[in-house]
Amino acid sequence: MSAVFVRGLRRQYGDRVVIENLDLRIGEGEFVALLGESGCGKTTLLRALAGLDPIDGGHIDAPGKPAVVFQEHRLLPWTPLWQNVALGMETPEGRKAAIAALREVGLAGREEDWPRNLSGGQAQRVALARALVREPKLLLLDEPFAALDALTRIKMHVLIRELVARHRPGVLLVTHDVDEAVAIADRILVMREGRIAASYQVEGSTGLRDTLLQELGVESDTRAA
Ligand SMILES: Nc1ncnc2c1ncn2[C@@H]1O[C@H](COP(=O)(O)OP(=O)(O)OP(=O)(O)O)[C@@H](O)[C@H]1O
Repeated sequence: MSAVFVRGLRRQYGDRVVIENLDLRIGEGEFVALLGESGCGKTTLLRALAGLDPIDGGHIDAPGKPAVVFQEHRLLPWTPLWQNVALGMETPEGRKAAIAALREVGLAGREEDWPRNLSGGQAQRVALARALVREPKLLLLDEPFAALDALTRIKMHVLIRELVARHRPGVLLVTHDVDEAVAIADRILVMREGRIAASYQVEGSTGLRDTLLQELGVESDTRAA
């Protein structure tokens, strides 16, 4: 079954066409990363898939309501952690599910704590718990780790892989980080001029990092060692 199936998607701002005739399918439990130069339409695509913006043509079939995690955690500061996670389902069952989700992201026993007491990485863990507690079929991640330090980012990569393996949503991760994409995705898409220009399976690919950097217009001498 598909977590999302997109056909002929079109999205424009006024006269400016940002996405045109875009096709995309993400399978259940499949982790897909989306790379592309700044301004190519990645966030526009993610917002359309999330149902946050209208579309101007084509079809998006996604079972259930997608969950989104953004670069900023977007937690409510005046609300304890469990309520941030359970938002909109603040019943005894909702509280139980929120506490279990907080445990899953490594924040057991912190349910009554406040967002202000969290590090950036912990706040993103809560944002992940809030997304997953709804058991979405499609999880949309808009650079959720970009503002974290390198070590925390690696820990979050391990965590998100575990969570996706357990809950099996289809995932679309928008990122600028080629190494992040190679480290955590099953498949990497490159977006250009409003379409998916290339698709690479990560497993078994050699030299993929170089290929992707080339796709993104980065000369090889700017590569990190
Ligand atoms: N609300 C808007 N109104 C008009 N134009 C917009 C709007 N949002 C985005 N755009 C334009 O659409 C294009 C795609 O923007 P988008 O944010 O999707 O790119 P992106 O690939 O996510 O970029 P980045 O990697 O820098 O975040 C850009 O040229 C941008 O200026």
